[in-house]
Amino acid sequence: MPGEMNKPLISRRLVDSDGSLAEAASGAPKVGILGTGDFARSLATHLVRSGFSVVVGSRNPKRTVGLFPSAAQVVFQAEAVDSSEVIFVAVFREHYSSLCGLSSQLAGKILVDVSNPTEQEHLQHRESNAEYLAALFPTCTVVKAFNVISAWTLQAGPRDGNRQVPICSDQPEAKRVVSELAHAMGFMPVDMGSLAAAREVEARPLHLFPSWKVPVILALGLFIFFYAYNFTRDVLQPYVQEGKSKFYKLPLSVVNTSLPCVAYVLLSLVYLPGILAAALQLWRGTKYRRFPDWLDHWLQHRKQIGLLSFFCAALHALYSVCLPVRVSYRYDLVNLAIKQVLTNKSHLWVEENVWRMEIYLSLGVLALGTCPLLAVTSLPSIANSLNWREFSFVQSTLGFVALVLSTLHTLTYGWTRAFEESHYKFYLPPTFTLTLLVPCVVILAKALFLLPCLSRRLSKIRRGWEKDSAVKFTLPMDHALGQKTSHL
Ligand SMILES: Cc1cc2nc3c(=O)[nH]c(=O)nc-3n(C[C@H](O)[C@H](O)[C@H](O)COP(=O)(O)OP(=O)(O)OC[C@H]3O[C@@H](n4cnc5c(N)ncnc54)[C@H](O)[C@@H]3O)c2cc1C
Ligand SMILES: NC(=O)C1=CN([C@@H]2O[C@H](COP(=O)(O)OP(=O)(O)OC[C@H]3O[C@@H](n4cnc5c(N)ncnc54)[C@H](OP(=O)(O)O)[C@@H]3O)[C@@H](O)[C@H]2O)C=CC1
Ligand code: HEM
Ligand SMILES: [Cu+2]
Ligand SMILES: [Fe+3]
Repeated sequence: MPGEMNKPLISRRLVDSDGSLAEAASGAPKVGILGTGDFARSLATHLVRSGFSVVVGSRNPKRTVGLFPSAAQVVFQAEAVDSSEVIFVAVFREHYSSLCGLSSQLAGKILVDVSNPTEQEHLQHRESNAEYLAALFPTCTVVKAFNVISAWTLQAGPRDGNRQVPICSDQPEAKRVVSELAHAMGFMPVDMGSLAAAREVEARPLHLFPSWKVPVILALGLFIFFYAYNFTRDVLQPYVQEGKSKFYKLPLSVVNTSLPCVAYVLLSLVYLPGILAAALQLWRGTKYRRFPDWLDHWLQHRKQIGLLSFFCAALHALYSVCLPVRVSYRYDLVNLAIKQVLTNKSHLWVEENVWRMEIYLSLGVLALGTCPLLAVTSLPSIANSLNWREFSFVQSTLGFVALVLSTLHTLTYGWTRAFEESHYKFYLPPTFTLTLLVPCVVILAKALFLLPCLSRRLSKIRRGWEKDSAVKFTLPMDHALGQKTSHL
């Protein structure tokens, strides 16, 4: 076997040093594919487009030859494996054993395992599909690659988000060849190490937004809480105590007094961990100790929490502009007018209320208008075009401005209601009062950290100063001074 490994696996370099395709002259490197399914077809198309000559091995070439680009040869499996050094195994794991008849012809070749197990298979099998393939073909070199690329992406060609191709193999030379192939096809190979990493590479496509699970559960939990709270206050209490049916409020009005609360609390939960992290760094006098796991995890989920907050706030704004469109709103308006006339009251105009509403709506619009700036800089292509300071300015400073504007919006909306008994229903305070707690803690803490004594210490710590690295001198008794520390 070692002799086999001495000769270059593919006689020509596939790409030049700048990653461009080495001229695909007539001697274009030949790549083999076993299988003629969706993945094989897209792969063959893309390989041909990238300048490779492709030979596809099928159990029934006649039936499938029409599905492939004319430049690709579709032949029986045995013939296909004979003429290529690198062979993509584009069949499912359960059909690997059917290829054992080709073992002698496959000896010394590179087999690229592109397979993805289903969730159930992944749990059922101890070893990865790639390791299983390597066990079936010990005289071959198996490389795990391209499994995270869907047949569609292969067909359409790599775009920004999904250009990365995790690659692992026990044989560095084989890994290099497949990495060059990936490069030549316009993908970004990511070396994941030995074949033992194949299990993790195969688990990737099984993830379903892993970093969104906790934030979504948090947002749903908050919505359920606020919806139940508002239902109790706005629908149940009038029904139980005044016999009034306000169930029509359930689909829109109760939603529109719950969603903003979720948006607002989530927004404050984006900036609370930064506060806790800063407080911890101040308390410890160093930044060189890990945060507790829960805080670490929370810091890593700020993006998702922030985007969910923006989503809820945008819905809230949409719902709010729908309020005056509702029939119930118009009935109330007309009934109010009739009541005014019947009671011979002059025109209704409470200056304070007018101002209050103008201001809180305007603040809401400003608060919401700031969020898209943060959301846009969340996009990797935009974030990559900003330097760290710009990113931090938008995310940290503008984000905080959005939080302050939302607080002012909520306070002017709530106005004096928190102090008026009539707004307490079933002894429950108005909903907006519940939402103010966390944001006010964040805003006060941020203001506190702006105090020179704290901000200077915090920036020293963040530049690497440590309290405990101070060398402690105990001065001789005749010096009246207490223990002094000086810092290295
Ligand atoms: C719509 C929306 C989208 C969002 N998108 C993203 C996103 O794409 N990515 C993302 O990360 N967050 C995102 N967020 C969350 C949030 O905006 C950021 O995490 C933001 O950086 C948090 O700012 P902060 O001031 O709380 O904390 P930080 O910015 O973490 O820290 C506060 C300040 O302390 C300093 N600092 C903090 N830690 C250290 C340290 N260890 N060493 C030295 N200096 C330090 C920084 O200079 C910073 O100015 C988003 C939020 C929203 C609402
Ligand atoms: N579809 C996708 O988007 C992606 C697929 N993959 C992986 O690519 C592999 C192929 O997927 P896909 O193309 O969708 O599957 P298909 O079922 O479309 O194709 C599989 C191919 O395997 C061959 N085959 C089928 N049955 C047998 C059998 N009993 N014995 C031997 N060979 C058989 C057939 O080729 P023939 O009859 O010509 O011999 C068939 O075309 C899988 O491992 C999948 O996990 C990875 C990433 C994305
Ligand atoms: C275009 C933007 C916005 C508009 C037009 C708007 C409008 C409104 C309206 C009309 C109300 C009263 C709801 C009702 O009584 O049914 C309200 C309440 C509220 N809004 Fe907004 N808002 C906007 C943005 C925001 C943002 C960005 C936040 C926070 C992230 C927010 C948080 C709140 C809160 C917490 C309440 C109080 C809900 C309650 O206690 O019942 N709003 N807003
Ligand atoms: Cu498995
Ligand atoms: Fe997580």
